[in-house]
Amino acid sequence: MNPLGRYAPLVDDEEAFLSACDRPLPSVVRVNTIKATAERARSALDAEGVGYEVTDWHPGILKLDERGPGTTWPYFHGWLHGQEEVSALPALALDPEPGEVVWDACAAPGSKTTQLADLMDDTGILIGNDNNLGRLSALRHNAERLGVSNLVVTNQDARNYSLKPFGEDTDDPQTVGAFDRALVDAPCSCEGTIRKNPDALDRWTMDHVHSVAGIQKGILRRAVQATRPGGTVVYSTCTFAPEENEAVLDHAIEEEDCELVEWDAPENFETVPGITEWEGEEYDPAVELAHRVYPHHNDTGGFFCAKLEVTA
Ligand SMILES: C[S@@+](CC[C@H](N)C(=O)[O-])C[C@H]1O[C@@H](n2cnc3c(N)ncnc32)[C@H](O)[C@@H]1O
Repeated sequence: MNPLGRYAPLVDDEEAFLSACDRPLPSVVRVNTIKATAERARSALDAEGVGYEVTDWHPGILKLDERGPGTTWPYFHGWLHGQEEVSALPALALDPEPGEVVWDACAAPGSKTTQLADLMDDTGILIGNDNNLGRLSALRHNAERLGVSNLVVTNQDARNYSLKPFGEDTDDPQTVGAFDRALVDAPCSCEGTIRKNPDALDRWTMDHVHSVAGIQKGILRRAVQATRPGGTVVYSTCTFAPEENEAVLDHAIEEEDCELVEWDAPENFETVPGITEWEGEEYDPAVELAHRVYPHHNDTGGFFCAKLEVTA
């Protein structure tokens, strides 16, 4: 079943929304400033004769004229990383500082992890975790190509993430060094990836939405618990389903010591606020601070991103 029709009441222009979902996604790269400046990477693309357009919201995010950057030498040397434009938002929202301890709970294949390393100037400690060992090898490969050296890779279920591998005697984050920031780029029903994977919705069911929402709640809960008071947690998905977005945030702010905080989306990048009502359910008004991204607004995939502060 194709679920996109469910979201007609949420979007400003249903026809534009559905037609954008039907178009292939532009090929986009992020400049990896661990290895090159945006200017140097652009000159290298110029020298290779690869056409591109700099996005009007970020000088290091480029839309290529051709599909797939993998055959260019600036890519081979780790100056560029192929990353969907909208997928750059969560790391910008998390905004890690150099020297901090940052947990990426669902990290593979590492687009956002490597972007976090870049924002941290490749300093501090970045823990990239994923429960899928196969996908972790892609993360390691990307980190190596991009020259990331502040990364520790772990393979655990993020819902019960244990700090014992770090030599701690206890898993209580209040008695061990807690994370300064955590990113939960959660597994989801992937509705917003339809432009990249036309089969993404072939096996969509409401049962799957509900079951993945349970996993999302468990991972977000652990991220809040394992982050120090005053620290930041970002929650993101690539789906439109409110059951996996606002409902998960509503549950977290009700059950855990955290609150949603304002985060301004980049200038020239259009988002709309989270919704407070869906199919008879009402959510805490604070979920309006979250950002929904629809494909027809910025010619991207669909996305959801929210920033929380840990309060105790
Ligand atoms: C949206 S993808 C992450 C994409 C990644 N952040 C990136 O930017 O490249 C979600 C990831 O969550 C992982 N995952 C699913 N359930 C998990 C769990 N319980 N604990 C940890 N990781 C999980 C999946 O293996 C998948 O790699």
